[in-house]
Amino acid sequence: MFGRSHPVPRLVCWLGDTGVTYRYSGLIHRAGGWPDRLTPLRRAVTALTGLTPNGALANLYRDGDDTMGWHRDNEPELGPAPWILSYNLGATRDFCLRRYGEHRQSHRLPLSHDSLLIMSPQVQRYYEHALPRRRRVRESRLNLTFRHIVTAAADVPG
Ligand SMILES: O=C(O)CCC(=O)C(=O)O
Ligand SMILES: [Fe+2]
Repeated sequence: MFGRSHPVPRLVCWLGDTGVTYRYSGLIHRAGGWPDRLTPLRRAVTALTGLTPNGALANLYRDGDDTMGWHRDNEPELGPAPWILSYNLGATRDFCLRRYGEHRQSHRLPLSHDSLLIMSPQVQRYYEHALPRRRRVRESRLNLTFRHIVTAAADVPG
């Protein structure tokens, strides 16, 4: 699938400083500036973490049937040691982790409304994460994963 676009089982939008690009699902997305209404949240995230991400992937899970599969956030654009700051609104959903290379899930974190999950670079290095289907969940959930893009998309091979 690499290099081709394919649908994802949720709604996705890339936000960030104007011109910051990010590749996901085989397409390059270019941010057009942050929405003003995110300013208080971005300030709070920076105050809490000392980090100033230049982009965020917004994932809307319309209900428990919307999911994200096992992956690591370790694209070259994120640099060798990415911090990922994951903010949650709406329905509580289970965020699952497993050691990279293993099948057995090792951790399950129910991420609730107005929570922030801070993932250190070691999380991407040693673990995969996923958001599995939860048929009983009827409400939607919005997740914003703030990231820092360190390279231009044009520099990224593939
Ligand atoms: O929705 C979540 O909590 C996970 C999002 C995620 O893993 C990502 O955007 O890379
Ligand atoms: Fe992720």
